[in-house]
Amino acid sequence: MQFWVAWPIFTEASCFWKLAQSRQVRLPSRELQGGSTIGLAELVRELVQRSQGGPSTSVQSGRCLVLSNERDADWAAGFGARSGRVNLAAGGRKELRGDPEAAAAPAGVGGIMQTPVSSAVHLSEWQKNYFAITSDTCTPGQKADGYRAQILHIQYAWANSEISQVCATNLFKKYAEKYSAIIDSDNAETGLNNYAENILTLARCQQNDSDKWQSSLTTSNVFELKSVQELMQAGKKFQSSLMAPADAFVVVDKEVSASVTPGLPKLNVCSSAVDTDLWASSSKCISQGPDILESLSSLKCLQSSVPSVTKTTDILPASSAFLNELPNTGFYASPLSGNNKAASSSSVKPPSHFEIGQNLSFSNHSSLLAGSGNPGKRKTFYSSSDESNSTTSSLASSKPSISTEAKNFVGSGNGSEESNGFKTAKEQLWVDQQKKYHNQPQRAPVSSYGGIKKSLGAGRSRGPFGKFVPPVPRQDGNENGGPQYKPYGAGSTESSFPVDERLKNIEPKMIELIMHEIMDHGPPVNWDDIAGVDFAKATIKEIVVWPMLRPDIFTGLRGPPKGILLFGPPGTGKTLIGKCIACQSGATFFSISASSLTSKWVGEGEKMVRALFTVARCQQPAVIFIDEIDSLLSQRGDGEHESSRRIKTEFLVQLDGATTSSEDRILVVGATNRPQEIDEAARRRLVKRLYIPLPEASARKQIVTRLMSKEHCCLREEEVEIIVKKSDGFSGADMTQLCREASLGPIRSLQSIDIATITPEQVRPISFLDFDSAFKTVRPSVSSKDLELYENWNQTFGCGR
Ligand SMILES: Nc1ncnc2c1ncn2[C@@H]1O[C@H](COP(=O)(O)OP(=O)(O)OP(=O)(O)O)[C@@H](O)[C@H]1O
Repeated sequence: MQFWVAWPIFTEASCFWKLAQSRQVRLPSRELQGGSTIGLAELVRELVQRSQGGPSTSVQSGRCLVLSNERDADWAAGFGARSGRVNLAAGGRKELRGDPEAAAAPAGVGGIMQTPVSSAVHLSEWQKNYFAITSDTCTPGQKADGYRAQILHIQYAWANSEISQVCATNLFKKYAEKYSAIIDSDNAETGLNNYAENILTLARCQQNDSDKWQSSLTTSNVFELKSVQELMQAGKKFQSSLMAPADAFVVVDKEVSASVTPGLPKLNVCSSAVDTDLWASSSKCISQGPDILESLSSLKCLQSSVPSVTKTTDILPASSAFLNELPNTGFYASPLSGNNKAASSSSVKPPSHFEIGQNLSFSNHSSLLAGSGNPGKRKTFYSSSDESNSTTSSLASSKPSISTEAKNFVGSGNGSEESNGFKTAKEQLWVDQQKKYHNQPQRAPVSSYGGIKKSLGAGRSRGPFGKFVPPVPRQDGNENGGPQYKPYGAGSTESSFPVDERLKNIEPKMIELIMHEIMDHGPPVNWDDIAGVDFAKATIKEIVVWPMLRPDIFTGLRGPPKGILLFGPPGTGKTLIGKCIACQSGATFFSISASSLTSKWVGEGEKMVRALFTVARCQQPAVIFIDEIDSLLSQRGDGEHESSRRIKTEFLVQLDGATTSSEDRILVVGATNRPQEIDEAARRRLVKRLYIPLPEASARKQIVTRLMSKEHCCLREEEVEIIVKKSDGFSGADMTQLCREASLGPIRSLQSIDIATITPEQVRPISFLDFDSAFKTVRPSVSSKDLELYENWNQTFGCGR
């Protein structure tokens, strides 16, 4: 009899952390980051090997850990794992999967036990893994996502000779049949119509595979489709039925509230319905309320003929009737919302008294129109945006019952400072784009060792009541005295900016996250900040930086690669180099750790990848730095989890898209300490693979000299030489740590009583003795065995000399 334990995905890492701690097993932090099954297996191995009296046997299977003793299973269950018994005698994993309890407990995304797929897997097994419709209760959005993911799976498997062409064709056929109900359906609730844009995006990506290939569907002619016309007609009718006299008015300032007509139903505002992307997001609401898609699309038809004041005011009361059934998910202000840029979660409160996030009704209409795919139509709308602005003014003045404050807010755009300062991510993106294209700002080269490294979700945070901090400083001054930018909303022209069409299908929360957490706003890095690695620096300048700066000269064969790989021991400056490339080429720097994609965004990782590349395309030139890229692009194996595989596939598709689209100026810089784990297909795409070795003596000297030049220090030249000699085998990060440690020497020599009273000038300078004692505690972090591995890999796949 054996026992299994299973962790829900999101607690996996923390459970293991606790397990490790309770057993006093020290695990490399790297492995704890990994949420993938591979990471899990390694952890288990570590636990088994290092713990005393710990699990005596373990078999890793999907997300189940099979233990051979009940005590361990109970013990693990104490940490939140689900546990049970399983008889492995009669067929191992099969038996485990057959166990109903086991199958239910370790459910991954979609509630299905994830099983690994080997490369030699049989077709039926393949289908079982990839072609089961996971749930009848899937929303159209989930089905659409599944549809896309599965197309990618087939392509990927085919491209990697996992399956034959015949097999791939059969699968495509089979899959199309299976999903025909939702693919062909005109029903807005069950069909994929709302996701046409996503499919088109995919189609555009695939277009890169053959320049001649062209989809007959475009964002423009999709409106000419009969089914779409019918939808819009139906929506028109629906809209006319909504044209009831206003029976409520809305308070547009957060602070101000006003009464509404008694009897107004409780109003919940669905974020998606009023967000910028009508076609992509409205289905979230559709599943729960009347056909908003129709009603909203009808607004598009009406926009040119009906004065917008009528539309906006009329929509509210009518909408409230059906919106009350929608989930209260908050509300995002539209980027097209005029001068008063604000977004807030708004929930509706009692019938007689409710608030809506600033500028609610006046923005959503505009945003819907912006979502249409027809550029001509959109142009008409943009040109009328001033009218739309004046509409809001006239609305304010034509409603005697609206409060003065509210009128001011609506009409003049002089809302409270907080309101003015607020920008949604899309707005911010637009501002950034404007800055980039009109001003072409270059980051001033500022010397800095070790800018702040950001990782997804781990960047700055603000509590639930924290004040919103815009991703870039505002022009009207910032606390840090950072760069000065134009304040958003100051110019009248900005009120009608077009949101980049490519962002239409990206979830706002993802854009927000990318802007806040992944887009790097840290201090710039100069080439001189990176000690040593001269060959890598020269190569990068030649093949990446110059071409990015002068795309007109570096054309054709001279064009820059779209992906490079920096590999080598930890702490040798790979991240610094990535950042430096971005700074020196005037590119936007996106920095993400691959492990956060696989662990933090389980189930959404591939969307995140797509969103990241889309935002990067809007922010060109851009450098996407992916740390620990091995965990994203690791070789496929039995332990690979389905979600990791999907993320990897999406990444490769995106990378291919970037590669074949000559206009795109996006560089993917992957960094890894485990180059040997990178998948062949991925390795091929990262054409320049540069070894970033441990710093040589001259580089180590440079690091010490540079760091010490900023401190009160009395090192003589020959002492520096000794330090350099003694630090053979140290990485750049080790050297930095050594200097830090030495800099504490003078403080340690103080009596604790002095600390309170002593002035900075009285602290003695850092001396050689401090370094001497620092050497006792700081040791090289890279083993010679590891170095050998890097050297070998460099010989085989590296692009160095
Ligand atoms: N060549 C170098 N020159 C100057 N400083 C360096 C160099 N290499 C490393 N450092 C120092 O070490 C810190 C860590 O470097 P960085 O994060 O770039 O290393 P990395 O190779 O990306 O590490 P990892 O593989 O662990 O992500 C830097 O912030 C810097 O202080």
